[in-house]
Amino acid sequence: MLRSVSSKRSFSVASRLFANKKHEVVVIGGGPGGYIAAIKAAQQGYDTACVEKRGRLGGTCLNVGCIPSKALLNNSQLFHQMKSDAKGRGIDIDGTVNINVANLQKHKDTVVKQLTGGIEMLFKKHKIAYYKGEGSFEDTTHVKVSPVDGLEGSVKEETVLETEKVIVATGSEVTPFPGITIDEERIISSTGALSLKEIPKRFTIIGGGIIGLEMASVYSRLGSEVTIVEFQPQIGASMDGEVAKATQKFLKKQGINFKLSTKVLSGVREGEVVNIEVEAVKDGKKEKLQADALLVAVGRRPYIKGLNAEKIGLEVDKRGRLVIDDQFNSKHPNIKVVGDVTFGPMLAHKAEEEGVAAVEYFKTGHGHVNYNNIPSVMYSHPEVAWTGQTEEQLKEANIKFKVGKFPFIANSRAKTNSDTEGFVKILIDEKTERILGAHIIGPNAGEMIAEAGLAIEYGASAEDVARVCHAHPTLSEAFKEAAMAAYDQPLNF
Ligand SMILES: Cc1cc2nc3c(=O)[nH]c(=O)nc-3n(C[C@H](O)[C@H](O)[C@H](O)COP(=O)(O)OP(=O)(O)OC[C@H]3O[C@@H](n4cnc5c(N)ncnc54)[C@H](O)[C@@H]3O)c2cc1C
Ligand SMILES: NC(=O)c1ccc[n+]([C@@H]2O[C@H](COP(=O)([O-])OP(=O)(O)OC[C@H]3O[C@@H](n4cnc5c(N)ncnc54)[C@H](O)[C@@H]3O)[C@@H](O)[C@H]2O)c1
Repeated sequence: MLRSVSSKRSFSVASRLFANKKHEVVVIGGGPGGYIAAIKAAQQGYDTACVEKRGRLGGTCLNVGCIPSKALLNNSQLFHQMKSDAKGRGIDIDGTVNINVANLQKHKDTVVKQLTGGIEMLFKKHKIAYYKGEGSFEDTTHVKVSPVDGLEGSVKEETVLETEKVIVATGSEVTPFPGITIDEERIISSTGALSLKEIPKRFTIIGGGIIGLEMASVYSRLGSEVTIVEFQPQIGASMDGEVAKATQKFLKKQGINFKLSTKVLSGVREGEVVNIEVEAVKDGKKEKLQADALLVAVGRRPYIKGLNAEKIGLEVDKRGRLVIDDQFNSKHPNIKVVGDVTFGPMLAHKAEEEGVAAVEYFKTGHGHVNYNNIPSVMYSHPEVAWTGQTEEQLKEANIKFKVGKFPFIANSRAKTNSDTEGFVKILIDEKTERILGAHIIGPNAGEMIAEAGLAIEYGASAEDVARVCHAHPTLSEAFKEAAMAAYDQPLNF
């Protein structure tokens, strides 16, 4: 195994480049794709380095994505429940329940700090060299790390890493909205929405995708009057159609307003307000809206700024994604690409799976990610979770299927918790009765979807699932009952 050549300068004859250090694997980007790849590579015995320019590991997910958003979602739900749902449960609160925005943010920041710090400890444990700086390609076997101005702990000078293998995991960034300037104060991206110092009275969101819906949940619970403007006739991005409709219905019940099939024409900050003009897609009818904050949440795009990908001829498709084959190879077989910066859903667990598989391909020539079984979870209350195929996808593919549904209103645990919104919907192959997709709206749906994932991965039929003894009273009994409903009949409905 190669070991790092410490600070001694070595000379690479092949490329005629000076290298300050040598590693077997260099990972560019320390998000879920990159940091997991680095840990896996080290576990496989590779001398591994990771280059990250943010100053903290964990990428978008831990710093400005999954983790901070879930902290806000959880605590805003707790607040909402205490404020509006305690009395009926026999809990009298003396005095008022108030939100303390500064402390809400402090809690979120503490969680983020602990988790990102945890990755640094894992790097130390696995003897992964961590370079704080911007990574760019000098050639296919040399990655230059450049200092980042103002970044604590940044490399002091340009450092060239010679390496056999590279994993690119540079992630994604917010897709801008043409003509709308994000100032992260009044006109914000998801990053600004995670750090607002006060609760906007009127909060407008462009985009009814996952970010839009999660942030709508947070702020409507904290007291904002929320309006979502969505271009499509349906919210929820890739959700099953029936589930998307039901999701909109429960969010509407919670007070969130929707303007579907509506185009945003402009959004301009004027002092402390944002003036927005929208237009109905169908009849071109224009309308003016005013908000105290406007969130732009129309998707994310791959990020390769500063990587110097063009220098080594890395291919980029029309949507800005780095092009790879089914083993994560770029056109250079020693350079693999994982996560948001390439194809597939932009999800942390997808990036992680790819990070592991990419290292395994390097080490053994084999790796595995099942793109037909990547779960998605929206952390509203109730949660919405799904994996496998939607009804629409099965119809499009001409696959005959049966549907089993079970509502949480008929589940005893959901009843005891007074938390009965939603249902489990399972799609099975008409002939083999194998589970093809599962779609859940319900409390803790994000945990329950793991059962569907396991079933799909191992080719279980609905009956296989239904014959597994599920504990009582648990929410998971609803999953078993939906499986029964798919091939026969449920017992409790
Ligand atoms: C608000 C929000 C909420 C989200 N919630 C969830 C969720 O609940 N569940 C979920 O699965 N996904 C969620 N996501 C998506 C998730 O964050 C991403 O899918 C995930 O972070 C992608 O991981 P990645 O490693 O590919 O990229 P990233 O996490 O973006 O990491 C890439 C890293 O590379 C660094 N980098 C880029 N270029 C260079 C360079 N040249 N040199 C050095 N470093 C570089 C960047 O600084 C960054 O830290 C959310 C996203 C957002 C914005
Ligand atoms: N819980 C989670 O897993 C989670 C949470 C947050 C973000 N993410 C990921 O982050 C990524 C970005 O999230 P997102 O919500 O920004 O993207 P998205 O792709 O989920 O949704 C964007 C929405 O904006 C709409 N839209 C696009 N252009 C528009 C326009 N001009 N006017 C009005 N609406 C428009 C789209 O139709 C779509 O519904 C997603 O890939 C998502 O998977 C995941």
